[in-house]
Amino acid sequence: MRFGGLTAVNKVDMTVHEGEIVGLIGPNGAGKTTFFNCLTGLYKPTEGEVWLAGAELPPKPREVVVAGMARTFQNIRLFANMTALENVMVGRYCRTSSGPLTSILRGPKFRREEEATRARAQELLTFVGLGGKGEHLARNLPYGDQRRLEIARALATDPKVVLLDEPTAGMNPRETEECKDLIFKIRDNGMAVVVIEHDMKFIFNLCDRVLCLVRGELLVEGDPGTVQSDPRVVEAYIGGSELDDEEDEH
Ligand SMILES: Nc1ncnc2c1ncn2[C@@H]1O[C@H](COP(=O)(O)OP(=O)(O)OP(=O)(O)O)[C@@H](O)[C@H]1O
Repeated sequence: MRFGGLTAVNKVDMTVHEGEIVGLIGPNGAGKTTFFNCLTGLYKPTEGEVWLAGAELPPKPREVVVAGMARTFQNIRLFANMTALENVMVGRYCRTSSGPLTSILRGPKFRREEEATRARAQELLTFVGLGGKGEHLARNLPYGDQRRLEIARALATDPKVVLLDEPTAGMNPRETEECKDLIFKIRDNGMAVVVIEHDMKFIFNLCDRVLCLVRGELLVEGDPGTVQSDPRVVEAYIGGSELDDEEDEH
């Protein structure tokens, strides 16, 4: 992905398998979010392809979601003045069939579908631990809850792959631990998960495989132990001290 003279992501090739949790790490500006934006059709990659379950995805966000790839954002993007439940229902609409006319007429088919959407959204709120907060306005939820709500909205699209951009940013240690358990639950439901994170302890305890990007290039890929101890990662990303601290905690 090039922006004028800047190559933000260069020849990064990643495969994610069903039921796998993959971490994407790298220093600020390494190209992690740009990579997500390429995968999800927010950016049209200058070169390269995105494939999901045997089909090439067009660089169009809605079609990517319908094909089965959903995401959350580094800077939370909820509908602030809608309730938590409504936010999740919005995610579900890519799977409902009511067109504009049915919605305006509000006939029996629309009402049945709307009820099913509401029930599924409530189920997903419970799944992420927000079962009792469906009627709260998104903007009034604590930060950690907003991040979980974004995950519920992504899950409402019935994805095969879920991309999480810094899911624990702004979370306290307890919320971070809960977030890890939630990601394991998502994986246990058969989805593949790709996670961008700066919290090394979190990522190395969570992922089956980790990719480290530096200046837009894939520096190292491997299991957490291999990546964690790779001197190039220590050098390029952590600068030594931070990773040593994390290792001390284990
Ligand atoms: N729309 C854009 N136009 C121009 N340059 C961009 C654009 N989006 C990203 N970049 C540049 O691409 C590079 C990679 O940025 P990106 O946000 O993907 O990094 P990141 O690894 O996600 O960083 P962070 O960890 O800080 O979120 C940066 O140099 C950034 O300034």
